[in-house]
Amino acid sequence: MNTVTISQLTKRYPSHTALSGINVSLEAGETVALLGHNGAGKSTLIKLILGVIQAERGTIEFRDRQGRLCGRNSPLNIGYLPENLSLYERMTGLKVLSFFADLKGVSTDEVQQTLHDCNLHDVQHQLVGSYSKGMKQRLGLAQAILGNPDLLLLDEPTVGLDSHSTEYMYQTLNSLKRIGCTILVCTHELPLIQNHADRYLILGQGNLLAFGDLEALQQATNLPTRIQLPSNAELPNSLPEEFFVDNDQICCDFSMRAELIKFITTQCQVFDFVVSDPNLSQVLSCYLSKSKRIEGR
Ligand SMILES: Nc1ncnc2c1ncn2[C@@H]1O[C@H](COP(=O)(O)OP(=O)(O)OP(=O)(O)O)[C@@H](O)[C@H]1O
Repeated sequence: MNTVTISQLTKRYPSHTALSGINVSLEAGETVALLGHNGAGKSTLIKLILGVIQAERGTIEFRDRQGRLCGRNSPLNIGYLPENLSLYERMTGLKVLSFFADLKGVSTDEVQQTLHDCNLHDVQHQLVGSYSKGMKQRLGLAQAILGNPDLLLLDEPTVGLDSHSTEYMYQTLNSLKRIGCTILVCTHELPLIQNHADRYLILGQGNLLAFGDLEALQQATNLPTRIQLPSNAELPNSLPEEFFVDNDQICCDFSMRAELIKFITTQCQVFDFVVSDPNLSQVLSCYLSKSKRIEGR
C-alpha cells in the first residue's frame, strides 16, 4: 500500500523549473533516501509534500496506514524535522515538547512516552540551551514523531551528530518503521543511509534520475564488482574476456557478478574470497555524472 503517490509533479519558479513531471510512490513502512546535488529539487519536493507550496501541475495522493484516502478534511498525519530547527533555548525540553503536543492535540502521556523513546526523559526539566547538539536533535525528532505520524520527513537528521547519537536516531526510526510509518530522509551521508534505506530517490536538476533499491541501481549503472582472492590463490593464465584484473582484484560488470563467482569457485577452486559490489556513493556519482534514468524495482 502506498502512503504517498506522486504523479506528474511539476514546480516552476519564475526563472527556474525546480521539479519536472515527477512520478514516485512511497510504500507504507519503508525508508526512502532522497538524494541529489544542491539545487536538485529535494527541499522543493519536501515542501510540496508538506503542502507549504503548491505545484503548477501534477498530484500528490496520501493514504494513512489503514489505507484510507486522506484529503483536506482528514489530512495525513505528517511529522517533519527540518534541517535547521530552532528550538526555544530558554524553555525546558518538556515545555518545548508540550508546546508542539498542544499544536498537534497530543496527550501529556504521549509527551512522556516520546521523551522516553528519544532518551530525553531524564533531562526533560533542563533548559534546551544547556542541551548538547545530539540532545537538541533528539528533541527535534521528538516533536516530529509526536502523535505517531504516518509519514515522517527528515532533512539531514544526523548532520553533526556523533556515531552513538546517530545510531540512536536510526534505532528510533527503525522502530517507527516497524509499526508502519513511512520515512523520507533527505541526506548527503551516503555510507550511513546505505545501512538504513530501503529505496533511493535520486533527483538531478529537477528530474527523477532513479528510484529503486540498491540492487536495482547497481544493475542499472552496471559498475564493476571487485573480488579479492586470498594471496595464495592461483589464477588461470587467461581470463574470459568479460573479466579483468585491476589492483590485484578480479573484476567484472555488476551484471556478470554471478558468472564471476561461479568461475572463481569452479575453475579456480577458491572459496574464501571477498566480494565488493559498487556502493551507494559510487552508484550516485554515476547517476549524477551521466544522468542515467531507471524506473524502480
Ligand atoms: N523560492 C524560490 N524561488 C526561486 N527559486 C527557488 C526557490 N526555492 C528554490 N528555488 C530553486 O529551485 C531549485 C531547487 O531548489 P531546492 O531547494 O529544492 O534544492 P535542494 O535539492 O533542496 O538543494 P540543497 O541540497 O542545497 O538544499 C534551485 O535551483 C533553487 O535555486
